[in-house]
Parts: sequence; structure tokens; C-alpha cells
Amino acid sequence: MSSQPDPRIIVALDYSAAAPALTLVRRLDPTRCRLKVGKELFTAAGPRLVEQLVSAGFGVFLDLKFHDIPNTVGAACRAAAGLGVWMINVHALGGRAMLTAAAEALAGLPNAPHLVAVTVLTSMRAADLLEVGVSDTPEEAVERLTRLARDCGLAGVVCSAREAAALRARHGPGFLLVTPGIRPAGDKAHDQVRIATPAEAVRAGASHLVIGRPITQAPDPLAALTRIESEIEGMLP
Ligand SMILES: O=c1ccn([C@@H]2O[C@H](COP(=O)(O)O)[C@@H](O)[C@H]2O)c(=O)[nH]1
Repeated sequence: MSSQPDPRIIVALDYSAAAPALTLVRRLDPTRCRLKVGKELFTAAGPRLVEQLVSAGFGVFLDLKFHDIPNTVGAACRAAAGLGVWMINVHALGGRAMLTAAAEALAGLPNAPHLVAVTVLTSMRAADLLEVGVSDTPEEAVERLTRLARDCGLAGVVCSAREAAALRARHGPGFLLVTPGIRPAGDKAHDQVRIATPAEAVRAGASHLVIGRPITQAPDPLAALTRIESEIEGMLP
């Protein structure tokens, strides 16, 4: 019996136009990685590019981080699902009613995408949370928002790999832990704060690793992807 490939690396296509994104995508293979389309590329290139990536066989994470009133977010989630993507997300800080509306909007849809909630952005540290009125540590805030998201029926969360071990222990094997802020040892952190290497993330129990600039801005993106694959090879179940 042949098993379906389930690539754990999600390449973040943070480009300002479709052309450079497609130049990289043509060198990639859907059995090796999934693709993430975020706010920049989606705003520049629109839903047709997303459909093109889906038609090319890639699992696409549409990372638009919806955060609005429940009715608006539910409708946006349904529209996103219509593009045939593999995963979509909302901000957990939108609260229970919004998270429930998002989950209910997808319930019963054929081939509904995985719905995950962004907890605390990987670019934030404790002082940033304090400034917006959150006195929890990032770890506490991530844990609390994850419990809320799970309670509302979401399939997983976006968190940093630094919180992944505690979440994996509490929420068990099937819960999705999608971790950006991945930096191979020695790579620049850029604007990321709560970072981890690919191996650290997998060891902590991350189900998926979101990786952008370490691949897209590498002199040889394919070689960078191959190095990351080798680093985690044999560590995944
Ligand atoms: O907490 C979050 C949520 C989303 N992201 C997104 O992931 C990629 C990371 O890109 P790098 O170039 O590897 O830093 C980017 O598209 C973010 O929008 C995140 O970093 N943190």
C-alpha cells in the first residue's frame, strides 16, 4: 500500500509578485514541501496564483491570519476554502465567538482545509506582550490561546518551536503545531525572536515547519532546502 507524502516543510513564498515566486516554485516538488502564501504575495498576485499553486499539486497554506468579527471571519474562511487550499488560519486573539464561527464555516465542507489559530507571533517577546496589555509570558499566552482554539474545534495552532514541547505533551499526537521562526544554526534571525533550528523544532514535536528567508533568500534555495531536509531526516514519525 503506498502512503501519501506528507511534507513537513512549508516554504513561505514571501515575494512581492507572482513571477519570482513561480521561479522558485518551478524548482520545487509537492512531495518535498508545501507552500505558504501570505499577505504580501496574496495582495500582490491574488487568488488566481493560489489556484495555480494548488493545480500544480502543492498543499497550500493560505496564511491570511483572519481577525475580525465572527460573521466576517466565517465568510472569509469559506471563501478561502473555495480556493482548494490545504490550511488556513485565524488569530486566536479574535476570541471564542470568532474561532467558533471560523470552525463552523468549514464544518461539512468537502475537502475543508485545516484550520489553525495563530497564538503569539514568533516576532514577539514578553515585553511586546506587556505593551499590548498581556502580562502573561509568551509560553503562558500560547498555552491559554491554544486551549481556547482547541476548545472551539480548531485542528491546531501556529506557535514557536519553543512552546511546542509543552503543547505536544498536553494536546497529544494529532494536534497540529505549525512553527515559523525556524533558523538553521548560524542563520540570521531577521525580525524573528522566538527561534529554533529545524532539528530543535522537530524534536519539540512541531508537526510542520514554516521556513521563508532561510530558503528564499539563500544563494541556492534548493541547496538550502536540501540541507534542512537532511537535518531532520529520520526524526519524523
Ligand atoms: O507567528 C508567526 C506567524 C506567521 N509567520 C509567518 O511565517 C513566515 C516566516 O518567514 P521567515 O522568513 O522564515 O522568517 C512569514 O511568512 C511570516 O509571515 C511568522 O513568522 N510568525
